[in-house]
Amino acid sequence: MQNLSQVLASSSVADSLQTVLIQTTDTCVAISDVLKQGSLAGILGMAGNENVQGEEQKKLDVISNDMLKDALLACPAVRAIASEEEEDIVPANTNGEYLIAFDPLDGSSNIDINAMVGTIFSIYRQIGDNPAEEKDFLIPGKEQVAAGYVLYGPSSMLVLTTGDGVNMFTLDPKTNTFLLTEKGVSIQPETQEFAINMSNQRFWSDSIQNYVDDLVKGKEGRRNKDFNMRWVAAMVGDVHRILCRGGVFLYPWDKKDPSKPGKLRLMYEANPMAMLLEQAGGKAHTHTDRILDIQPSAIHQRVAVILGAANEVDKCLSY
Ligand SMILES: O=P(O)(O)OC[C@H]1O[C@](O)(COP(=O)(O)O)[C@@H](O)[C@@H]1O
Ligand SMILES: [Mg+2]
Ligand SMILES: [Mg+2]
Repeated sequence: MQNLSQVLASSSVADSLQTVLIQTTDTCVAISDVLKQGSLAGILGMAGNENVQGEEQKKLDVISNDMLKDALLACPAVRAIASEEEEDIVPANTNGEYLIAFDPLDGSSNIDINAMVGTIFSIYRQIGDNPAEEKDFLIPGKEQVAAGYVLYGPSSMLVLTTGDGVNMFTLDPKTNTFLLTEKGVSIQPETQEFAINMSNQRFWSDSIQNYVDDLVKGKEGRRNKDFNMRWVAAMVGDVHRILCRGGVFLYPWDKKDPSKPGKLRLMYEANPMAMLLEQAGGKAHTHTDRILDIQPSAIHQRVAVILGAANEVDKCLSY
């Protein structure tokens, strides 16, 4: 079985991007080690601070952010980073070519129940001799040169695209290397499985209410087939399931806080997942736009997300 370095070395991925990918994923291996220790290392629970989005940080949000930040700032090919847990972008090396946006720990509410979490990353190429600024990151997702996530589950997995399909790697605990276990992942256009947080139902728009109503009615409604529902409460886990066996995932706009266009963040949740989904033959939209076409206006911008099996995303948008 080929490991990640061998797969990258035999691809057309630029050497400089390979070093960034290796640095990022090596750090994820270290994060997975920390996660494995759980309570034994005293790393569960709250950190006692809020992040820039006003969300309470868990200790592991802070630990994984610091690990990725330290590793990437030390990588000469990195120009700057942006993180869910950092208010502003953090410039690295003016000669670096890559901008990396990441969610260091996705699914924070799962940490203390020993359930699935992950790290999500999105990489852009940007050269110039000025110190990096926030506006450098405000590039539509279709310009990403690589995107992926590491899922920390019963086994740790890396799912990666460099714009030429999607590959899955499984972490070999004996050698601490990611081995290629699934090449050219593809998602079937039809599905009978959906993922949405049903507790928000009364806050959804009429169109999402009608769409989900029809899913729930199954064979007795106008869809003429039964649907199953799953909710991991970590986008990384829900997207992973869709890449493995299909499905559709929604975190739509809702009127709990109508000023927010959605819950999930464009730069380090929606964009990298949208690139993976499209590379696997699926679709990723807001209520109105293809996610990868959105011109970002801020690094912590939020968006509504409807992604997964192509025909099911189209069906949802038709409501
Ligand atoms: O609390 P809810 O509504 O189940 O939301 C779960 C969603 O929130 C998130 O956990 C947000 O990510 P963070 O944990 O990185 O803030 C998504 O991964 C997930 O899909
Ligand atoms: Mg997240
Ligand atoms: Mg997070």
